[in-house]
Formats: sequence, structure tokens, C-alpha cells
Amino acid sequence: MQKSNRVWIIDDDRSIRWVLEKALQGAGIEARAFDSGDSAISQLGRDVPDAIISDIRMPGIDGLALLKDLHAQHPDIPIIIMTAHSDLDSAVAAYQGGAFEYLPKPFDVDEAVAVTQRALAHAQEQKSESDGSEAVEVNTEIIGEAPAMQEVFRAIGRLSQSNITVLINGQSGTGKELVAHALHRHSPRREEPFIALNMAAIPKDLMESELFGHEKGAFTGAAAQRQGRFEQANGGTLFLDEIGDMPAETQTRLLRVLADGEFYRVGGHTPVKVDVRIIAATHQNLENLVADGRFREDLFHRLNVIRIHIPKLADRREDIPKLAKFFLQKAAGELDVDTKILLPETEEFFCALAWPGNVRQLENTCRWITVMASGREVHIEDLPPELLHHKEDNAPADDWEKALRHWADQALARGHHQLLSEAVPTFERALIETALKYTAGRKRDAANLLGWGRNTLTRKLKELDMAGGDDSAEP
Ligand SMILES: Nc1ncnc2c1ncn2[C@@H]1O[C@H](COP(=O)(O)OP(=O)(O)OP(=O)(O)O)[C@@H](O)[C@H]1O
Repeated sequence: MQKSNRVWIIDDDRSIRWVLEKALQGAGIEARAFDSGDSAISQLGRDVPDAIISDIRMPGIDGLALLKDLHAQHPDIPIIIMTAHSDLDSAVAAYQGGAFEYLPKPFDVDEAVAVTQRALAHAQEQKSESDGSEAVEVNTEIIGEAPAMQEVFRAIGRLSQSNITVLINGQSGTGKELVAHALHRHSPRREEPFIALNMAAIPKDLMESELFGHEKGAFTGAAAQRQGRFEQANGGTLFLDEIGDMPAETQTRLLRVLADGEFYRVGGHTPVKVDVRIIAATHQNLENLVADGRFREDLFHRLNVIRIHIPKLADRREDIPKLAKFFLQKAAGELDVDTKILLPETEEFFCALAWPGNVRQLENTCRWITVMASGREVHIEDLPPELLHHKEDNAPADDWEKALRHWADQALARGHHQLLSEAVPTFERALIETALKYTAGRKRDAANLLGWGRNTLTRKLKELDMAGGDDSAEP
């Protein structure tokens, strides 16, 4: 059999074509470049490559349409899809259209070569196989351009045809439930129920009945038979949030259900069969809980088949502006008011915050702003007081220089002139006020602290139109 070694590169960007062509040739791969999907398709009648690397956004036929076409005609050619504007849509659509791999731009050239080599090896193995899967319509629902979120999208795309158990790790408010829901929506179970249950929110003694249901009279208050979440989720997905908080005896039962696919309602004697995909999530380190004997190791291994880590918001700050815009639009829609717009300095301030409550805190802040900010444009002073305190408490003392540079950048960008005449009075006023506060209003002492003579301070107070500029008597 002829060795699979010929790759086509399709991209309207000449520099990308060039870089990839050189890198692949350097790795001993025969590469040929096309500047459009149409030119590649017209060549296909005469020649067939072993693998294709294609951009998504191009004039003429775009990468996903090309993927669909090619996949229908040549299901055995692995196609690697690249895109600069990567989002969940394109990742999932690429995989569901039959893409072999999805490469978000900018990519590392070595990684691109490695992926291509894998694709060629795959082509070699599977020359005549086809899977015929069809692209499905999906909506963008998770915002994230940060590399770590791209990993999450890739995982969702890769898992979209499977029923495999997934464990999602991430701090509270990072979007674990959103990702679990996306996994469900892009799975073969999408028409069946998605049931979410937070272990931390259910009283311990109600947990078993919540999960597995109960028979009439199983305990005091069980007036009728009740279905548990497992039964409700039958055929679909059960999302178990904060799985680390599940009590030991429930862990044992859960393990048995996962092994046998059946369980007994509380007080019941007839087994109930279910087909449920489990997605579990936790903000805790389950390995540590296992080491401490607080989580069953066998259950941990059953759940930990595929793990998705969702980074905290502070580790993907580049996504903050887009998320904020999205939440401001959403809040405005819900409240039926105009959408607020963050001024550049407010957005910058947002991007620098710690956001301990992650995306949920950002969403709540945007709601607050939508209700509380007076104007359409949101200034830093319009933000909820706790965020501003946070700024004062956490800004290191020498951050003012950074803030000043930033202010100067912004002012110049907005076309201001004479920056010093704007900045110096503000600077002096701040120092004078602070010194006066420190000396309880005594000008002589304040002047001393500032390194001025008393008369200079009095003159400055006057110039700056500040209280005390009339040189009134003082103690
Ligand atoms: N990347 C994102 N794009 C858009 N919305 C998001 C994103 N991440 C989170 N959200 C929104 O933020 C809120 C919190 O997300 P979610 O409930 O999924 O977090 P969680 O990690 O499950 O939190 P907890 O562990 O506290 O239950 C939700 O309203 C969700 O829709």
C-alpha cells in the first residue's frame, strides 16, 4: 500500500500557508497549498490527498461547508480544521462534520505538525472506512476564547457522540453546569431529560430518596410513591454537582447503580432499570478526598473517565470583556431597558479584578449595574461598592504609577492634549488632602509632611480652589 504522506493546506492567508507548508515539508510531509476551498475542490477530481488542513473563514466556500462536502465524498480523508475565531459552535460543528482535529489559531507550528502526523497515521490505518456522521445545528452558548476554554470546547466536541462519564472540575461559578448542559445538548441523548442536582444543597437524610425515589410509606412523610432523579433522567443525563459532598452511604449506592444499571427505590424491593449518563462536578480535589478516606476510590475511578477542567475567571481574563458585554445585554433584555456600555477604563478595571465568585459574580455585577448605574455609559464609580472597596484594599500602594500610565494612554487615545495640566492638579490635590487628613487639618504640619513651606501650601490650596486657601487661622 502506498504510504499516506500528502497533505493539502487550504487558507486564504498566505503567511499561514507558507508557514505550514515549510513546517510540514521540514517534517518530510509532501504539502500542497490552496488559497481557497473552491480551488482545492476543483483539484479533487484529479488528485486526492491523504489529509487536509483547512481554515474555517475564507472567501468562497468556507471551511465547514468544505468539510461537509469532502466528508461526504471522501470520508476517509482526515481533515484538520483551523480557525482564528474559535468558539463552541465551530469546534462542535467541525467534529460533527467529521473533522479529525480542531486547531484554534494561533497555533504552535510543532503542534500543527504533530496533529498532521497523527492524521496521516490515522489515514494509513483507516483508508477505506467511513462514519458518515452529519453536521448538526448548534447554538453558541458558552463564551470563551482563552486557550483553556478552547480545550473545554474541544472536549465537548470530541465527546459529542459518546455516552462516556465525565468529571468536571472547577471553582464555584466557573460554568460547570453550563458545560455539563452543553455536553448533554451535543450528545445523542439531547432529546431526553437533563437533570441537575447539587449534592451540597440537599439535606443528607433526604439524598437517597431524592436520587432514587421512594415507595409509599418508606418513611414518615412518604405519603405516595415518588420517582427519584435517576428515574427522571432515564435516557438522558444526570448532572451531579458538588459530588465531593455526597455522603459515604450514597456513594456506595451510586457505585452500585453505575455498575449494575439498576437500583431500588427507598423502601422498595423491585429493581428499577435505568439508562443514565452521569456527569459529575466538583470544586474540590477528589484525589485529596480519596486520600483522606472521604470519597470512595472505586467511585472516583468510575467517575473520572474523562476529566474537564474549567479555569477560574482570573485565569482567563481575556474573556472578561466579552462575557461582561454578553451579561449586560442579557440583563438589559430581561429588564427591558437599554444595554449599559462599559467605558474603556471600567472594562480595564473589570479585567484586573480577582473575581473570586468567577463568572457568576461577573454576571451578578452586570445585573447590578444594569439596575443601578445612572447613565448609559458605566464609569468606575458606578460599580457596586464592594468591587470598589476591593480595589482600595487590594491595590498595592505602588499601583498608582501603573494607573497613571494607563490613564495617560487612554487620555492620549481619546485625543487629550496638555496632560500635565490635567494630571498635576489632581495629583497635588490628592497628596494635600491626604496630608491634611493625616494632621487633622493642621496646615503647618501638613506642609512639613509634603516637603513645602507653609506659604506654598496656602498658595496651592488657593490655586486648587481647596478649603483653607483663604489662609484662615488654624491651631
Ligand atoms: N463561559 C460562559 N459563557 C456564558 N455564560 C457563562 C459562562 N460561564 C458561566 N456562565 C454563566 O454563569 C453562571 C454560573 O455558571 P454555572 O452555574 O454553570 O457555574 P458552576 O460552576 O456550575 O457553579 P456552582 O459550582 O456554584 O454550581 C450561569 O448563569 C452561567 O450561565
